[in-house]
Amino acid sequence: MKGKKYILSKAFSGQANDDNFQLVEFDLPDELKEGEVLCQAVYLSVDPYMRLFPNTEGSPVIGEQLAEVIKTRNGEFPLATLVLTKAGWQSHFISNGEGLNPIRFDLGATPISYTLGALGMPGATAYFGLKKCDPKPNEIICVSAAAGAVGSLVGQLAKIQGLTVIGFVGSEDKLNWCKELGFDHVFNYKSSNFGEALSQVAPNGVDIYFDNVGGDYYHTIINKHMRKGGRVLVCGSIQTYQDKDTRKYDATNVSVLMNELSIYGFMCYSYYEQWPIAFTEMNKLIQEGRLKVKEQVYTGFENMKEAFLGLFKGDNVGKAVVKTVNSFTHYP
Ligand SMILES: NC(=O)C1=CN([C@@H]2O[C@H](COP(=O)(O)OP(=O)(O)OC[C@H]3O[C@@H](n4cnc5c(N)ncnc54)[C@H](OP(=O)(O)O)[C@@H]3O)[C@@H](O)[C@H]2O)C=CC1
Ligand SMILES: CCCCCC(=O)/C=C/[C@H]1[C@H](O)CC(=O)[C@@H]1CCCCCCC(=O)O
Repeated sequence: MKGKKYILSKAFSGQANDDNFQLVEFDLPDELKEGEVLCQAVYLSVDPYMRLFPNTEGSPVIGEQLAEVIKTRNGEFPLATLVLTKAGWQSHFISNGEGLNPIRFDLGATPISYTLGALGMPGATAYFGLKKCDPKPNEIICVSAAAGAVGSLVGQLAKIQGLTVIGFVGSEDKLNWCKELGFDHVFNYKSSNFGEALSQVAPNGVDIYFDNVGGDYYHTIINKHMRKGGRVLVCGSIQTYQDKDTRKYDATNVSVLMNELSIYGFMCYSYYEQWPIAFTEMNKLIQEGRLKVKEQVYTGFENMKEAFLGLFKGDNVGKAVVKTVNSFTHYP
């Protein structure tokens, strides 16, 4: 039996493209050793951080996936167990069980793919990132990449908590969706000036800026649009991930994030133990129809590249995931 995986055939420099990736086949052994399991990817996540790490020619592409145990010699992982794991962009892999995480909350009837999105890493980012901003009813929050995996949840959770939400997005479709989600003001930054738009709807500034984009937004909003006592969460900096040379000042944003400096640098894995609490709460909201989730589902392992590159072109509405064709069992 053969598995497939992607390696970085060329280190990223500037805009990522097809040439950065190579799809290679590898042999899987016929027999497992005692304690081993063979897993097959069911859904794989593509996320912006993959543009940054590890970026060494020849290295495997990293990432999280939801995989099914399809062969086992490990009593802890019976056949058909679903596990979340950072196995990277591979269709199959052998594991001794280390790093295989079962779903840690009751998913109920919610689609399993949400464990990579709203009820996975991006969901935890929205939930704990917002919490870190200490939001209070009637405050104003501004969120960039507002129709994305993280941003769409931040806006909705903030609305549920009684805040006024301003979102920035890159298309009219995304704008309309965010309005459907109940955001108070949404602007397409490609057809309007985000600074002017903010001045119009929040002339006295905003209390919270949940920054998913960095770059111009970060500097302009901090310098011109924050209220006294305001909080800025440096969650991401996607506008700068593809820069060939690190911009003189935007390196600051990345340093704030990675070192969790207190303008608040934020890393969702710092809250890992508490994720199940958040997911139980958010899943209830999903099942009650109060938290809406969209996914951009790409089908087939060969579409990993397209799904990933789409993040930087704004192709995705909501969370981008790749569903692999699974010949053993069929998940919704
Ligand atoms: N700190 C942490 O622990 C975590 C941080 N993050 C960060 O959060 C951010 C959002 O991630 P995620 O929700 O997964 O991704 P999204 O689902 O939001 O997808 C990325 C979106 O970013 C927008 N975008 C892409 N390029 C640019 C650009 N040059 N300028 C402005 N917007 C751009 C596009 O939306 P549009 O069409 O609206 O422009 C695109 O759809 C990222 O920066 C990511 O690195 C994510 C997870 C954890
Ligand atoms: C300067 C980088 C900013 C990236 C922001 C972001 O998207 C962070 C995402 C993290 C999320 O918590 C899940 C992760 O694993 C992301 C961080 C990855 C850190 C380095 C991984 C290095 C490696 O495994 O080789």
